[in-house]
This record gives sequence, C-alpha cells and structure tokens, in this order.
Amino acid sequence: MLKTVNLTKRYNDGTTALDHVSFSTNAKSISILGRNGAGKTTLTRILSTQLLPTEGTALIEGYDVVKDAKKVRKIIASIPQEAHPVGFATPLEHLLMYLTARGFSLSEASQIARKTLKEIGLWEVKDKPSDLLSGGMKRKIFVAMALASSAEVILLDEPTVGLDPYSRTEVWSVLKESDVKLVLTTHYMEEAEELSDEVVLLHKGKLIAKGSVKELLSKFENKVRVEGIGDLLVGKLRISYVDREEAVKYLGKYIVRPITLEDLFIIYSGETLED
Ligand SMILES: Nc1ncnc2c1ncn2[C@@H]1O[C@H](COP(=O)(O)OP(=O)(O)OP(=O)(O)O)[C@@H](O)[C@H]1O
Repeated sequence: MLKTVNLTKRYNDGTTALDHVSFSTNAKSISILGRNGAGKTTLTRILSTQLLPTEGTALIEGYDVVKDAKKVRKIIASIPQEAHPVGFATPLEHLLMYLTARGFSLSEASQIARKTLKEIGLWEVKDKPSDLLSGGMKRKIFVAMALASSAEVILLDEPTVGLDPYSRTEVWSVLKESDVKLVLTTHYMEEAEELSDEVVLLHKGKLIAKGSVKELLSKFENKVRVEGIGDLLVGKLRISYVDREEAVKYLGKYIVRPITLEDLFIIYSGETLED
C-alpha cells in the first residue's frame, strides 16, 4: 500500500524533518506515531502530494507521489491537521461541495452525504452553519468528507483531535467499518492500537520502528514497566523497564504492569522519562 525509500525533507531554513526514511507496508491501515516535531505531518504532506521531498521516493498503491502525482490525487483523500470548515456552510453543504468537486452527480452526492452524516453522528446538525458547531463536530465534517469520497486511501492527520471520548469512539467505529485504506497520524496510542494494523514510529525525522503493535510488543515480552509511587525511584528514574524476574522485588511499593504501545515508543526513541 505504501513504500518510501530514503525519503528526506530538508526545509529552506535547514531543518531536516525527514531523514532517509525507508519502509514498506501492505497493511490496510497504518498509524504514524511520534512526538511533536517528529516529522509526521511532513510525511503525510509528501504522501498527499502537497510537498516535494528533497530526496528519495514515496509510492502509494504503486504510484510515485511526485512523478504520478495526478494519479495519486485521484485515489487519495487527505485531511490536513489545520483544516477549518467554511463558517457559513453546513455539514451537508460541505459534503455536497466536496463530492461534486470529485466528480459525483448531485443526486449521488446527496445520497452518499446523507448516509455518511448519519453514520458519523452529524445528522442532527447537518443544516447548521459550521460556525455554530463545536470544535469536535467541525473535525468530524472533514472525516466525513474523506470517508464519503470513495478514495482508495485516506490520509488523516490527527483525525480525532478535540473530540470527546464518545465522539472519538463514534469516528473510530465508522473508520473501522469502512473498506478504505487508512494512513493516519496520531498522538493517541489507543487510537493507533484501535485503528491500525501496523504502526510506524518516527523520532526526530528518523524511522525508529515499524510493525504490528503485537509484533513490536512481543520483542519486549520479558520486560515490565515499573513506576515508583510518590517520590520513589527505580534507579534514577520514576519509571523504568525491567526484566520480569526482577519485577518481583518491586511488587507492593511500585506499580508494575505489562508494556503497552506508549512504553514501546519511549523505549524505541531511547528517551528517558526524565526527558
Ligand atoms: N515549513 C517549515 N519550515 C521549516 N521547518 C518546518 C516547516 N514545517 C515543519 N518544520 C519543522 O520540521 C520538523 C517536523 O515537523 P512536522 O510538522 O512534520 O512534525 P510533526 O511530527 O507533525 O509534529 P506535531 O506532532 O507537532 O504536529 C519540526 O522540527 C518542524 O519545526
């Protein structure tokens, strides 16, 4: 579905946002994870043909995002992080405008728009100007547009930022039920686990790990997370990762629990919890 070879982006001010990132995946859905500034948005902007790489290549469904940019634009729908709806237009109008611009007839667009607005939980507010909607509802308009588009691959940059837990679950279930292939960036580990077959971990522009959450976790199955309660430290740190056998001595005064995706990120990025 996705392949990058030595993908590199250096901005004009000299910042290297992506540094020779190479990976390939046939997973139906992937999450790109990383801390602020890791290069997630830069990667999705390159994949969605909005930004040229400095070096290297990226392919979506076999099409080069630079050489075959027109073809790529036909098969993808992309929601940038900073997308804002038009204030006076309603959710229904947004979907109708978007779908007709993508080539659907008005009657097709109307049918698809109504179905999607119901599925995503925007039906009650479909005729309200977006200015009058909450931040989460505004975000949902864009997820609905991407889902309704019939694109083969949708790229979502932090799709559920600002959504309350109920709305987030609502969006997740619509995304999961859809046949569309997903590339998403997120800060929510739970979202990555819920929605993606594979995760790509970026750190300071470099790829630090890739695989299914299960695969990545299995590499650390002999480790557990130990967290000191109050001022209690594990060595010099409040949280540390130790071998299972060693964990026995921490039981009682410490919180000892299995490693999660969130811990993997800390382990792979090589950052201590003091950082
Ligand atoms: N237009 C630009 N010019 C110069 N540097 C940029 C530009 N856009 C991003 N950067 C820098 O590139 C690096 C990667 O930024 P990017 O937005 O891709 O990260 P991110 O992982 O999406 O971060 P966040 O989680 O905060 O959205 C950062 O150091 C950022 O400051």
